[in-house]
Amino acid sequence: MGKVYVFDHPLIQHKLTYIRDKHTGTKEFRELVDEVATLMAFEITRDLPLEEVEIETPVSKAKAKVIAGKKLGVIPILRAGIGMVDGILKLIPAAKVGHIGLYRDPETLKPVEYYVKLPSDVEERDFIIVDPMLATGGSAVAAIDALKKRGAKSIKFMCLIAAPEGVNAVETAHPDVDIYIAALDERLNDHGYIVPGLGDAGDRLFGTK
Ligand SMILES: O=P(O)(O)OC[C@H]1O[C@H](OP(=O)(O)OP(=O)(O)O)[C@H](O)[C@@H]1O
Ligand SMILES: O=c1cc[nH]c(=O)[nH]1
Ligand SMILES: [Mg+2]
Repeated sequence: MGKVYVFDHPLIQHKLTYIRDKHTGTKEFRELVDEVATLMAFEITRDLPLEEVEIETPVSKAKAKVIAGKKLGVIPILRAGIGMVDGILKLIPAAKVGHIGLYRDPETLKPVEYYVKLPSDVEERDFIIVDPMLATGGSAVAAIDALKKRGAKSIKFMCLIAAPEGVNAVETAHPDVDIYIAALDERLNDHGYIVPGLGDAGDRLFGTK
């Protein structure tokens, strides 16, 4: 079974409160999502392997650590996942970015795939799929399916807010995928929205309705 990590760092929780607040406008919402994505990227990269190199400081020679050329890929689920990409790339600028386009049918709540573009060396990369919301889990499961179908072997899923239903769906369908969450909320409402959640992440990021 995959592990579930809830990042309860005070800075993440503080910023998430303003992300949730319906009075927060598009500009601030986008900035806060970007900042939280950076903070989460800091935590999620904790297990990156290091290697030793020799450098010279102004004082002496020294052995020091650098990240050992791990190939990373960040995959936003369109649209709302786009809001988390730049915040992650601030810390890992060498990561390649792939895109998976999915929208959730408002009637059936099932994901509909409309776009997939991935880095060419899928088998060799460690992927982080990002989306602010894990609600029923349909979109996350479909995105992981799409990545695996094209050869991906190592996948993490990172979101801001998850419902228990979504976590269960990913755990059941993809027990090899660890899940990283800023907050685990109570439940879904009758329209499949997370309660209390933040509303529609794509609409709030891009100012649509
Ligand atoms: O867990 P699920 O029940 O599948 O719901 C979560 C999905 O819903 C939202 O996307 P949406 O379909 O609104 O598309 P958008 O990003 O284009 O607005 C959200 O960004 C997730 O991708
Ligand atoms: O609460 C939710 C559920 C799905 N998609 C969203 O953007 N918000
Ligand atoms: Mg949406």
